[in-house]
Amino acid sequence: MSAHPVIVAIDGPSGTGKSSTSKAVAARLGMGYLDTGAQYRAITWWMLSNGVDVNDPAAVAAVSGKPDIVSGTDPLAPTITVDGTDVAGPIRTPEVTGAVSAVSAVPAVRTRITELQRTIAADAPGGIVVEGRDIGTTVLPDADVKIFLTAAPEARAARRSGELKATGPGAPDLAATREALIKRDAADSGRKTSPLAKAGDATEMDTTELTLEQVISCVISVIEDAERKQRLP
Ligand SMILES: Nc1ncnc2c1ncn2[C@@H]1O[C@H](COP(=O)(O)OP(=O)(O)O)[C@@H](O)[C@H]1O
Ligand SMILES: Nc1ccn([C@H]2C[C@H](O)[C@@H](COP(=O)(O)OP(=O)(O)O)O2)c(=O)n1
Repeated sequence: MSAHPVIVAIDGPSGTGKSSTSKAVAARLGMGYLDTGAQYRAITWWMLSNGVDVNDPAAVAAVSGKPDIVSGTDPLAPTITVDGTDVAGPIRTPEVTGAVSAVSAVPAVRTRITELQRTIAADAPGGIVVEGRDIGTTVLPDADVKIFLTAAPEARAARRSGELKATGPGAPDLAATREALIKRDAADSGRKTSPLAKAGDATEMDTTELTLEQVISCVISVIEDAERKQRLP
């Protein structure tokens, strides 16, 4: 038994395997799971649905407190609602993906969502795996374990493209997916407030040549090592 519920922060750019790895690790270790990208997507969906100009930071900031965003943290069935509406599907549209970097760069949005994330992490009785862009650096700087996933842009684009193809005809091609992904990473890494960054004390894993199963095992080993160290007097 560890001294307190373990908190794991997993950060990295798009398509590095954060969601798949975090969900599997949390399920196997009996922990909660929080997809913070889904929360930024949810607030972005609400802005678009309510006709807010997402390229006007003052307009976004003025209404950032309005939507009620609720995340369910069961790794086997994660949920996300806005004002009681299930938005798990709508938050994955290209419109939301294209607007989410602008909305999530607004400091008032980040303050609000960060608060929500800290509350959820503090209330997780069996510990939690939280994945995003700034979890190890800003949201949970005292996390017990910090992982930073990376992968070559080609691998990341191919993974994302494979997912989009599964959505049916009309999905963007590999080149377009690669370009959109690189543009979003640049925006997320370049913003002033809490950019995508590796925490100084995070373990970096390049997943380019690894299978998902290898990444999951690697992360579980890092967590078990940390738990062992916590138990030592
Ligand atoms: N190591 C890996 N090797 C091959 N495919 C992977 C690997 N990790 C994740 N994937 C696949 O890549 C896609 C994107 O992964 P995801 O976990 O959503 O990444 P992220 O959350 O970092 O954007 C998914 O279809 C997932 O199954
Ligand atoms: N902790 C976080 C998580 C996501 N974001 C923003 C930046 C990302 O481009 C979007 C969407 O994140 P998400 O994890 O869903 O992105 P993927 O498409 O899975 O790569 O949200 C953030 O600013 N901070």
